[in-house]
Amino acid sequence: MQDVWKTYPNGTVALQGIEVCIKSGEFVYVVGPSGSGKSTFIKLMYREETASKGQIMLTADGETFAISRIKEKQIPYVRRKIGVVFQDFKLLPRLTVYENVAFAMEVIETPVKDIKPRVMEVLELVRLKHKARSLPDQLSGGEQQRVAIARAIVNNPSIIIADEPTGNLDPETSMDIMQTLLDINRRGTTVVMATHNKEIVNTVRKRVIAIEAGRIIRDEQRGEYGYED
Ligand SMILES: Nc1ncnc2c1ncn2[C@@H]1O[C@H](COP(=O)(O)OP(=O)(O)OP(=O)(O)O)[C@@H](O)[C@H]1O
Repeated sequence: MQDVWKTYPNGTVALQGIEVCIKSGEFVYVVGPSGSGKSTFIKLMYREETASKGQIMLTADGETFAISRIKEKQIPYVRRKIGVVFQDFKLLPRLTVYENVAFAMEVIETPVKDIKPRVMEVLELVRLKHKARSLPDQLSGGEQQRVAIARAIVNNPSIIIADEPTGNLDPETSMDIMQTLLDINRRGTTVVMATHNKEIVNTVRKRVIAIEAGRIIRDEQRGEYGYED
């Protein structure tokens, strides 16, 4: 991101001159007080929101995209390079675990024969092969989040963006989700995770980018959470 600003239509200035470079294969936490701009930062990365000013570049699979400039019709193509995980999982309630993950491959028109082996592979990676036929409401919160992670990685994205992925989970389950994200990162996927989870940030030391009032106030390799909440 180069000099990235975001002003929402109601005039709220959520980001002010963000300059940051995240390298391929990194694991990065984005921390900061409520309302400081973390979600906005994340949303700009996957073009849920558009920057008001500045440049956001994403390089994935040898192609570089100007995220802030691409046309609407190119957005689905770029989003394939990006897996997104949310605090509230966002699973489709009437579809099974298998179907939730397969759906992400169907929408990008993956050949039918390739779907089943890949879905089973990612369900194995998140340790949920045995729950393939379950519906989301038959799973624990941690299991639901692991399905969401499976769905986010099934199309082999270059980057996983997670907005408070442990926000609805107890401490032990949160650590388990963190381990799953670390596994994915070890396999080469870049991970950017906005979080309020002090315990995780201070235990599993990684790069920490701290945002306050829309500006990066700290960017440390092996950083600390740095807040009391
Ligand atoms: N759609 C929107 N329209 C107007 N203002 C918004 C919108 N979304 C966020 N904001 C404002 O932008 C600022 C940054 O919000 P953002 O959601 O990025 O913060 P955050 O750091 O993710 O907060 P939290 O930790 O509470 O999730 C806040 O002042 C917020 O009220």
